[in-house]
Amino acid sequence: MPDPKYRDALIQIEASMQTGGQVVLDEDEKRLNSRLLQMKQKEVMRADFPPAMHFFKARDLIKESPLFSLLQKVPKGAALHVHDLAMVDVEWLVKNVTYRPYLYMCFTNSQSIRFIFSSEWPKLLPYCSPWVLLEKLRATTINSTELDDSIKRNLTIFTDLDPDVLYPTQDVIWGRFEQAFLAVLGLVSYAPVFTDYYYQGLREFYTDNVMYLEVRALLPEHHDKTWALKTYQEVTKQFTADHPDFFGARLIFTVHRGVNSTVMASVVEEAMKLKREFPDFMAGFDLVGREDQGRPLWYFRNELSLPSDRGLQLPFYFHAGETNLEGSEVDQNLLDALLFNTSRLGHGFALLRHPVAKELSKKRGVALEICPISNQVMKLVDDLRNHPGAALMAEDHPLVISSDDPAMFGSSGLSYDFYQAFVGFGGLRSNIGTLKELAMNSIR
Ligand SMILES: O=c1[nH]cnc2c1ncn2[C@@H]1O[C@H](CO)[C@@H](O)[C@H]1O
Repeated sequence: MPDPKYRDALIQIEASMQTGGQVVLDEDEKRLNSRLLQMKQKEVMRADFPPAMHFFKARDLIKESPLFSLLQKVPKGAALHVHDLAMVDVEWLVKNVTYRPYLYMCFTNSQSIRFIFSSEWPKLLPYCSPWVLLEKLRATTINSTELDDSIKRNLTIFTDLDPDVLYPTQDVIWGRFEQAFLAVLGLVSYAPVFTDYYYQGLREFYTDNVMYLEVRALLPEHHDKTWALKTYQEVTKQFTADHPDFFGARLIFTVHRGVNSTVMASVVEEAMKLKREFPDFMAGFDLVGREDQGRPLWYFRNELSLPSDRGLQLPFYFHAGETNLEGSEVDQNLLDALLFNTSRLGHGFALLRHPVAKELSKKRGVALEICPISNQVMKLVDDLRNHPGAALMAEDHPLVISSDDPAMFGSSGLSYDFYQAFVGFGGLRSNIGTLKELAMNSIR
């Protein structure tokens, strides 16, 4: 028989290596911990265990879970991976935006909708029906709840239908996802809405006990980008003044990775200029959109080298490894992001298959922004107990949990993702130390 003492020692060493293993707990935390672990034990035993199910089917189960209520109250540190157009519950958008005057709507060829605020009849879009003034449509619609519901369905990919039937492949779900973003864009890019929208976004995270945010923002063209950044900054200041215990927010300026190198060069120029104008408020730069369909980082190596060629500061926060196409060009993004000195890695879902990138990111303390619900909904993993985060957490790889696009996935703030990480890939052993370390990682 192996020596039980030796076995105990090994178990202890392993536990101390796992995320949270080295966190010191005070007496209150220890008491809370035993309650937390009892609750988790119960959750794990249930037949309809949420991390094993698609989030769309699991959401209401999670919502009713006592462990989830507790996680909502726990301070979760910072949300470091959140996209501008998916911060706010669509319910709010429908109630607070679509009833405003001067809002026009049209129906696209690809079964989506578009919006625009305009004082006069807007120009026709080639792929859309003629514009209708929403106020007028409402006046002639008998069932306004139905109209609101159908608008809502177009602003999110969350659904009550079977998600695997509605979205059978990654292509289908990414298609619907991008359509929903375009629908939201028309609602929020109108200046008066934009300020209210962003304030509400901060409120949703603040209410969920998140103290700081980094928002990846496209800064659409309707006004110039300096205006957009300034407005973001002012609203953040206002929110922090209204909620003094809120720490604040910064922006990561992003561009869609579908652009060509000429556009990329000018966007990087713009990013450098904005970084000079907003040295504190602007955190850095990133590329967004589906990695598998966009060009890899290496394709843009010349453009992305502009800042360092000129000796200018433009920190990168690259999405990388949000793919399961192992060995593809795009699969190289993880290593390339690190070679470009990325400050963090967005998703890093593919990291386990890249031992060198894994070693490098660990050594340099480059944290992964893990977004469990997003990875499940966008079909990178079915059962969240199998998320690569499980192995990375066990190895004490630097990581933070984030929610990516809560409004698109029907979640909100950070708590749903914390729940999935805590009971899903955290396994039975993850404890209050794990939560504490995750929160601390996010504010380091
Ligand atoms: O998980 C993601 N990976 C890559 N891009 C994303 C993800 N979520 C949202 N966006 C991108 O962000 C833009 C809005 O800011 C959307 O157009 C979408 O393409």
